[in-house]
Amino acid sequence: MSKITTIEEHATCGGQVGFYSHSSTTLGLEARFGVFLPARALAGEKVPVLFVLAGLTCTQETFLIKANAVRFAAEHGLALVAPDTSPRGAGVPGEDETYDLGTGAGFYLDATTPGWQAHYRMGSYIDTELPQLVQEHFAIDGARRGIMGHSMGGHGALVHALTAPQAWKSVSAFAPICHPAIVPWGEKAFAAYLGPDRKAWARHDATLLLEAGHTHPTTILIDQGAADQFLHNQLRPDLLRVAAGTAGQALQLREHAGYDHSYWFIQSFIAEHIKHHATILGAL
Ligand SMILES: N[C@@H](CCC(=O)N[C@@H](CS)C(=O)NCC(=O)O)C(=O)O
Repeated sequence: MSKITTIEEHATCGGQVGFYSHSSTTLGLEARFGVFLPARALAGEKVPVLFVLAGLTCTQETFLIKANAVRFAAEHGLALVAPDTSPRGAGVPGEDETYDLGTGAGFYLDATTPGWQAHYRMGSYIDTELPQLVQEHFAIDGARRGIMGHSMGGHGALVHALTAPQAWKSVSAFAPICHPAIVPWGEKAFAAYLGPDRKAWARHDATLLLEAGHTHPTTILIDQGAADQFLHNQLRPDLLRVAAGTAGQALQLREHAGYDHSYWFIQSFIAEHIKHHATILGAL
């Protein structure tokens, strides 16, 4: 069994939240993650699990602390797993210079370019290593696994669910980067991590995946604030909506007047996301 180290654990909402570190073989570095376990899991019953991916500048703590998801996951008997948003301390030149590349900005993909490819492998980490690790150590039923995320994490959730719908049984997002290949955040990250050939970017872009015929068998739930400062230049859910329509992908895309990009927005609609996943994953 791979070893994990407990950083802290706290009783909460009848269950327990914990933060852990481990030596990641995929990332080649020490990595941290958070887990919420509902009461049933603490009693040994295997529960469905929702992976929650945070956005730029965040850590494994952000979503669990700020989204108010734990309370609703407890009610539904759902475990939450929160990875970090990038490897830490990879030593790649420039990785700590800007908030939208490198540390805190792993984009949940495997880099292929010299420099980045050795450690920036959050794609395989999310898909393979972390699910196996949490199943080994906690009462988690890996066959009932969903994924959601915010902003860069919303991009990650959509891409992982569309490329491996058999592994990720449910999917939702808050203010996701829907078409990274054509917006500044995505162009910068993809050029660095994947190189200049845009053909290699397509499998990391939810809108392009839908255009190429990838779909998810369930309804994709997306909430978007209409007052989000990144809506028009970075997120572009309008383009995802068109691609979903063409692909025949069921999509519930809700726009909310007055809400911005922050966790205050996420808190306002998180209950419905947790319920969405709990229903599909067969939780309480
Ligand atoms: N710092 C960036 C924005 C970064 C940002 O908004 N990050 C979002 C995710 S994309 C977030 O959740 N930040 C952490 C927080 O709100 O706690 C800027 O000034 O443009």
